[in-house]
Amino acid sequence: MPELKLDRITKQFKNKIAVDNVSLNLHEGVYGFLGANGAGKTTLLRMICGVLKPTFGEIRCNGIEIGRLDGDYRYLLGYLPQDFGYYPDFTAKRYLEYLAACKAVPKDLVKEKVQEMLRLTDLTGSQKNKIKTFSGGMLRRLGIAQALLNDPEILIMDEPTSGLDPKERIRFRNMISSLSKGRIILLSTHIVSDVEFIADEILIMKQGRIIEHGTVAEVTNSVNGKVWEYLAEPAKALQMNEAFPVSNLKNEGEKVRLRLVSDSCPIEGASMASPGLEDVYLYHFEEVSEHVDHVERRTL
Ligand SMILES: Nc1ncnc2c1ncn2[C@@H]1O[C@H](COP(=O)(O)OP(=O)(O)OP(=O)(O)O)[C@@H](O)[C@H]1O
Repeated sequence: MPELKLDRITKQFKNKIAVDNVSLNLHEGVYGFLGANGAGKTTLLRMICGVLKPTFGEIRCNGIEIGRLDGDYRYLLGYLPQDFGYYPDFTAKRYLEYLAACKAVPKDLVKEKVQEMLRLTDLTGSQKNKIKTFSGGMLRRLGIAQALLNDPEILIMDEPTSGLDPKERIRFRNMISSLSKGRIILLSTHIVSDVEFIADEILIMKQGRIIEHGTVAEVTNSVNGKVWEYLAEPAKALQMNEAFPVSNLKNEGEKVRLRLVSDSCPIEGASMASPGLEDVYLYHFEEVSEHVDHVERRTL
């Protein structure tokens, strides 16, 4: 069973600290890695994959620094980068066969493995088509297929669901759940529902740091008492939508039901609601202070 240990990982690009002193222990399970654009997710994932060297800190796989493992580490690893490279004139089948060879999949298993991956990603019917004819969703699925070719024990996927339609997203989630045994799976996304139901642990990254880490229940608990619902007249609902991070607006007859996050009761008559992961995300990435100051809030 693989184990990854990140020890004070830091990456600095000129004046920019993209990843700031991150320490983590990753073991078997699915990790949902959430953060807004620019939080540092891609930079951290690239370091975990050995594509980028940390400015400071060390990453160890089963106790050995990954740079020292070199090829052995790559055999353990499946990586779907945000933009993966492919040859547009290759067919999907040829591309996967080519990559299987690069990843040292045993020769007698290549055909079978490629067909298995095409089936898993619903690309069997398009396997003879050139990649340049693929839609965004098909390309993403091909990327997922290539990441899984070598049956990796460590699977790192950067925004794996971008470009997938809702049906493909569900299929992807089910696939990840079915693959989770005996592997470390790390999925970065800014779409909460991609990971809410399949992640064993959630990591939330902001400005290069991991600001929350725990099970969905633990992370969700951090906004307990900060999620509110209020049934408002339409004009008031508009005003509150401007003033607070609102996760949901729903018409109820003539009125509008709002769900929002706020450190204190946003308005007389608002009731506390039980939080979800979406509320945690909203709390961290659309902070109340960016919307309205305390004086304005009291006058609502
Ligand atoms: N090669 C680079 N040179 C300079 N700055 C960089 C480089 N790569 C990333 N950065 C900066 O580091 C910060 C983190 O970027 P990163 O791509 O890791 O974030 P992210 O959370 O993956 O966001 P996104 O989802 O938009 O990719 C950003 O401010 C980005 O501009």
